[in-house]
Amino acid sequence: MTILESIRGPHDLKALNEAQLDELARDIRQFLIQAVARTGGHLGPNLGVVELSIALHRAFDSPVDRILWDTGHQSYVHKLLTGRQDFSKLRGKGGLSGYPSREESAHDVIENSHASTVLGWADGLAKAHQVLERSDHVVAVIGDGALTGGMAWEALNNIAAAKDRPLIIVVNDNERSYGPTIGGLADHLATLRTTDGYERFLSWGKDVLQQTPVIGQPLYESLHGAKKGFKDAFAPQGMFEDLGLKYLGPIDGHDIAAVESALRRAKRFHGPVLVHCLTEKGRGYPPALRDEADRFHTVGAMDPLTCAPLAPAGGPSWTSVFGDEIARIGAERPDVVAITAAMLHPVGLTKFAEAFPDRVWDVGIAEQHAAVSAAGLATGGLHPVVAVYATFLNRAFDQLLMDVALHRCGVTFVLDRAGVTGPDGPSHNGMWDMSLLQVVPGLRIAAPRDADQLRAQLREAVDIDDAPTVIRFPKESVGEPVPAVGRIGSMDVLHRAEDADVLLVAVGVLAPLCMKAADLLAGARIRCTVVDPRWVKPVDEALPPLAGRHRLVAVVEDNSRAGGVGSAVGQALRDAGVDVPLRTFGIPEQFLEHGKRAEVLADIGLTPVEIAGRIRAALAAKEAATRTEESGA
Ligand SMILES: Cc1ncc(C[n+]2csc(CCOP(=O)(O)OP(=O)(O)O)c2C)c(N)n1
Ligand SMILES: CC(=O)[C@@H](O)[C@H](O)COP(=O)(O)O
Ligand SMILES: [Mg+2]
Repeated sequence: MTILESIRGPHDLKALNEAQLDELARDIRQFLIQAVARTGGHLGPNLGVVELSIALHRAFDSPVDRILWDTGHQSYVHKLLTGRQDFSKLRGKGGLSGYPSREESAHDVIENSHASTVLGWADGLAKAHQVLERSDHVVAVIGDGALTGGMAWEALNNIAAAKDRPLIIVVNDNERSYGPTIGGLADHLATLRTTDGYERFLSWGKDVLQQTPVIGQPLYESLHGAKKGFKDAFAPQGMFEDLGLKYLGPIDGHDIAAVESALRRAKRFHGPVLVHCLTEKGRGYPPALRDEADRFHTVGAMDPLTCAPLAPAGGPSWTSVFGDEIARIGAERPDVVAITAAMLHPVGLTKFAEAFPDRVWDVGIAEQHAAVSAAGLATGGLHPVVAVYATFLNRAFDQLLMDVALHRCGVTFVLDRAGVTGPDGPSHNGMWDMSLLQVVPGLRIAAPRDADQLRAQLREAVDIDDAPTVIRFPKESVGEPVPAVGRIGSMDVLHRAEDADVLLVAVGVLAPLCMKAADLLAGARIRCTVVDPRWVKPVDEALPPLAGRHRLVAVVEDNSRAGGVGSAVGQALRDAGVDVPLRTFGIPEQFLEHGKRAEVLADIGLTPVEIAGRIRAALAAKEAATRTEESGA
């Protein structure tokens, strides 16, 4: 049995000696590389927090002490140390979540994988402990990337003001989000890192001198005083100390004893204290350390030796189609610029950035700033393209509404990972954009059904300079082209039928699924017209009269049913006085458990069989109601 296998919970860590702890760290690294290579997941970030996680669980008593993780993608080691070592179905249906999960363990608190929230949670918890006179510790672990998010600073402003409220902030500083962390904060952390010598010297001095009888302690104290004086005299007074936080660091985040010692010092401090730990993303795995793009931030299932993907690539991704087209547009349109929120490569801006380095900005994990600065860029005469994952746009809704749309700024938001993503769990599905954005005056939303449509709609979007435009597409390979057989209004007709019974409105990537449903219905002698609206907001004026020529309208979307395109179509039918039964198919109003995209879509009934079955049932119910009405007449 390895030492890792002997760990049933954090209590088992307390008795381990230094050599055993080092062996445990080796076990964990080996485990992570093998396990995450099998399933895919956040390998780089977790390799960077092995010693940090061990030290945290030795210095504190979770779950009585609350250890909180920002974003939570780096909580695998925490899981291993808190009784969860079956990673065989990590991020898979029925397996461990890739993020903290209250259902899995009392040691887990924050399930939300959106960055920069941990300090807010910690502020709230610390206040609760103070009001309830609880002395349990609150420890918030935040990455240098997550520290670039505005919410982190809102919380810090509150935390720093409460000098008497204990709260321990651990900055996991590996100098990277995906790529190197940008901005003045990153520069400041780098400055603090240069004081690294003090801590090494100090921790050496402390260990050696405190073991020296008689003269050791006083000498240590004077050294400590000297270090403080030297630091004050020569090193920049850290911004954190300027804010009023006690600053401990920088600490070697891979030295368990040093981190533990700093945490134990922090515990004794009756106020907010920040422990600055220096770590290395991907530590201990050379292929990750060699990866300059993102240090294996997220990997798919792969051979741990060769890093070759285990699953064959399924063809070009939506992201790559966008990336190629925006680079072409950039060559034609010098006014087109781009913004990323710390995800340049994941959102497909690599080529654009290589070609036009002065026309792309990484704003950090700061989607709100991305939206507002885009309003500024548009007002300055450019056309910004803001590329984010759909779910992360949620936090920039007000900026989109009140800065971009209110001022009629021509900004294009490109939402990758729209719809059900799957393995990344409930907070990563891009399932709310087409609901939230319905209420934004003037804003237009496009949902392309294939690569050709993505390219076309992207070009249409960047040509609109007096309103925000949104283009959204999923996380998967782009499927086969879905040809149109005609056009009605601005909607593409994908399938026609004489005297059709059903108008099937296929939104974006679900068009092929709708075509299959139409085939199934044809087998039951139910004829369908299938249309792709292309631009789903505003609803095409030709849709209500077209609907009026059918016995039933069905809208199918990879978005929440609540307030989605289906709701907007219903509103348009009512506004036009068209009285035809409407059935909407989408994601139910719930948080979806992690699992493969196809599994989740099947679980929520977004399959051709389910859709066809429910349309048939709706038609039958309508006929029955009509017969009853007629017989009663
Ligand atoms: C609001 C938001 N935007 C973007 C992301 C995508 N994302 C996940 S982890 C990450 C980088 C986090 O960097 P850091 O906080 O330094 O943690 P590390 O991975 O370095 O441990 C990003 C941008 C997110 N989770 N939340
Ligand atoms: C934690 C986080 O938000 C990102 O790392 C996200 O998990 C990446 O998702 P993809 O793997 O779909 O790019
Ligand atoms: Mg980082």
